[in-house]
Amino acid sequence: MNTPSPHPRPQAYLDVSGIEVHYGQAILAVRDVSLSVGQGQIVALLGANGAGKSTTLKAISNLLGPERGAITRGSVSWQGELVSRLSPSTLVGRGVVQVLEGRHCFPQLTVEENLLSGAFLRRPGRRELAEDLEQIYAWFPRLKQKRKTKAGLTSGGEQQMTAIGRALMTRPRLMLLDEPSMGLAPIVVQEIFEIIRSLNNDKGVSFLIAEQNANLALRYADHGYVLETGSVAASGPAAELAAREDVKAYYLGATTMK
Ligand SMILES: Nc1ncnc2c1ncn2[C@@H]1O[C@H](COP(=O)(O)OP(=O)(O)OP(=O)(O)O)[C@@H](O)[C@H]1O
Repeated sequence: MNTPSPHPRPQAYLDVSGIEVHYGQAILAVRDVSLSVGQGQIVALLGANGAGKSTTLKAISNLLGPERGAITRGSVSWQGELVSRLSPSTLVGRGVVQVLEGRHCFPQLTVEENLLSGAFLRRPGRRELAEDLEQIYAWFPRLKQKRKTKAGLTSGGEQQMTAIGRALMTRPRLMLLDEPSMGLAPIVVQEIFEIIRSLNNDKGVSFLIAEQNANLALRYADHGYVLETGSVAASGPAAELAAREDVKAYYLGATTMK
């Protein structure tokens, strides 16, 4: 009979170890990135344009293939299992989902149809589906008002919420968000980050958030990593990173690097 260990090891969550990523044969986009996300953590992945944030997220969720990208060194493990060979949909089934940059929605489908598409892989029963939808609307009351509107006709903020809501319909344990603030008004961005915080507090969803807006991301994150030309240039608890003079000089306050 298996008796539970009196001292179970803390569960490994996401662990990225020394990954290198190439696009095609020649373009080295990520040189050496190691990072981890603990259970229940919000982690910020910071860096300027082209630093390798999106590539790192796609490497984790196995979305590099269509862009002829591949991990050429290092490894990604999720809950102790090497996952680099799993399909993106299998990984979603294991609880890891990515919201791509640019708030991808199906513009011709209504907000509700977009949300429902997120449940496709799980094939839930009708009742479960209705409950999940109501839960999404509880977090995003704005989406309830727009449930019958074509997503393409809603505001940028509503489209970002729809994209996040659709990903939530997969019932993730870890969400990878790529630049959720991009192109949105500050008030809307704050609304979205407040919802992220609630999802983290109430549902225990962990987040890895790629953001150029370091100031904002570090306000909500537990831990942060700063990427520079494909490598980790700095990392640490969010409050410490936000206080570091070198990080401040480049990423906080000024929007452009020297
Ligand atoms: N599909 C692709 N094919 C070839 N090179 C790419 C591709 N996607 C990104 N790159 C290159 O890889 C490097 C890292 O880009 P990446 O998009 O990961 O950076 P980022 O930090 O997310 O920047 P941004 O905030 O602009 O999206 C850049 O030099 C970029 O030009």
